[in-house]
Amino acid sequence: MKIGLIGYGKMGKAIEEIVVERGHEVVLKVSHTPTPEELKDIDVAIEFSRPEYAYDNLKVLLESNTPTICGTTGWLDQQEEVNQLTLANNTAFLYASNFSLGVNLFFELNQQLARMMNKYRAEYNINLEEIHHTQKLDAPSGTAITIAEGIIDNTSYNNWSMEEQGESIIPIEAKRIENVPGTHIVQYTSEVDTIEISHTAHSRKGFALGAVIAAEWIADKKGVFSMKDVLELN
Ligand SMILES: NC(=O)c1ccc[n+]([C@@H]2O[C@H](COP(=O)([O-])OP(=O)(O)OC[C@H]3O[C@@H](n4cnc5c(N)ncnc54)[C@H](O)[C@@H]3O)[C@@H](O)[C@H]2O)c1
Ligand SMILES: O=C(O)C1=N[C@H](C(=O)O)CCC1
Repeated sequence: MKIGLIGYGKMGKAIEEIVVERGHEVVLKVSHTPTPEELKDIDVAIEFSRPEYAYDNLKVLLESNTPTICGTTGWLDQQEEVNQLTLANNTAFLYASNFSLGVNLFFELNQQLARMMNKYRAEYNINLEEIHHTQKLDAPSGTAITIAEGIIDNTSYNNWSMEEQGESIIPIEAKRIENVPGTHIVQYTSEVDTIEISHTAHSRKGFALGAVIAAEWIADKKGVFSMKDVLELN
């Protein structure tokens, strides 16, 4: 497959290694919004750039009918427009806040635990913590938002916040420490004990591998997809 890398930073470079390992070819790597001309030989584009550029990049990619994988976080207020662009241009699009197999399994575990804990809301206080490297631009992480949404979908919590407190709000704490690829912790604490689930990434390799597997999967598809479709977690 001919892959275009839109955004060639820490993730772009980690993805390039996996693309080559799996027998594909990187035919474009850019750190700017691509032109339609630059996209003409690409089978699938993988977009990992910066929150403020993601929408412009996705618009050009989808209007050029390029099947697109997007891992950039922090742009989801424009998600509905991007989904519509995908359908209007009869192409394919997949966004994931986290492409690693481990985190996608963790998302499922988080929802199961949330369903169990909902009966015991009076006994346990919830807390969600994410820790990332100091260059990360957005907070909370996209992964933490997906975890919070998974809890909201399965309990009587109805919002998350990094500042506000309240009965129905999931508090999220975002910490920044040098060189941490990504850690997420969900804690339920009562007067007498704590139940905790956590996921710790040891490197960016899991994110990169998941993104390339998603690119292989989407190449012949049309529509808007998620990692649940790729990993058959539905
Ligand atoms: N979904 C996941 O699994 C996952 C995993 C890791 C990181 N991320 C997200 O991916 C994004 C990138 O992360 P990173 O660690 O590679 O960041 P990074 O800062 O190392 O790389 C971003 C790159 O984008 C380039 N860039 C700047 N303007 C651009 C433009 N207009 N178009 C294209 N590229 C442009 C920058 O020059 C830089 O090289 C972040 O939003 C991060 O949160 C997602
Ligand atoms: O390094 C980052 O930036 C990461 N971003 C994603 C997020 O915001 O959840 C995934 C984890 C690493």
